[in-house]
Amino acid sequence: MLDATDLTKTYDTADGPLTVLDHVSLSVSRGESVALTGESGSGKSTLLHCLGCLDSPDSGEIILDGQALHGLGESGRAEVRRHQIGVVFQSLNLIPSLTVRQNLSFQARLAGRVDEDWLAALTDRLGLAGLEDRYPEQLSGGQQQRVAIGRAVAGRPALVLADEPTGNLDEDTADRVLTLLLDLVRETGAGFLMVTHSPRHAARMGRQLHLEAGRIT
Ligand SMILES: Nc1ncnc2c1ncn2[C@@H]1O[C@H](COP(=O)(O)OP(=O)(O)OP(=O)(O)O)[C@@H](O)[C@H]1O
Repeated sequence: MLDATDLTKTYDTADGPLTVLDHVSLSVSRGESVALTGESGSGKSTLLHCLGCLDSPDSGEIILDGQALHGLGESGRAEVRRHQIGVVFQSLNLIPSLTVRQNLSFQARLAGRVDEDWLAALTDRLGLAGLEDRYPEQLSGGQQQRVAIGRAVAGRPALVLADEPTGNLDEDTADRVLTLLLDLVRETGAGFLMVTHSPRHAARMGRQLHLEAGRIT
């Protein structure tokens, strides 16, 4: 479903060029959960951003559900992000002027897949029933995290990308949130790639990839 081949990415820095991705290849199937680990600065976020159409690799191919993403311009990438990809990042990027209900339905509308039953079930499963009309600033960090997860799967995307989605939570809450996230992506049949620093969380995924010196090991 997601096939990335030979991705390279080099940043220009004050100390000269820094190669962060050095011919990285990986695949994620529908319904599969994959952990991406690696030391701080090893390029995990860069890779996730390239796969999520938030950035472009310098070279290499990315095919998502048969569509080539690597040659797309900004508007083509935005289109793929809206319809095909759900993201949960540590900075949750909830829309502050929209309520919980509106944050979820907005994403489903963007994806062109509004399913009121699914959104209601999602709200319930996320433990957000009763909080639908609150704004993000009126929620706890854990509640906001669950809204962000709901938003990532609200439009039933083909691919869900998460960058340390439980990084800000205490261990018990993080475990519960990860269980929820794994259940929801499994139910939607999305492929799931998650950056994590936690070996325990990585072990709960179907497969683990490790990024080191710009390469997958
Ligand atoms: N826009 C940029 N310009 C220059 N260098 C960058 C840029 N973005 C990232 N880098 C550098 O590229 C390397 C990889 O960064 P990246 O954020 O992908 O790592 P990471 O594995 O996600 O790290 P962490 O676990 O700390 O979040 C780092 O050395 C970082 O400083």
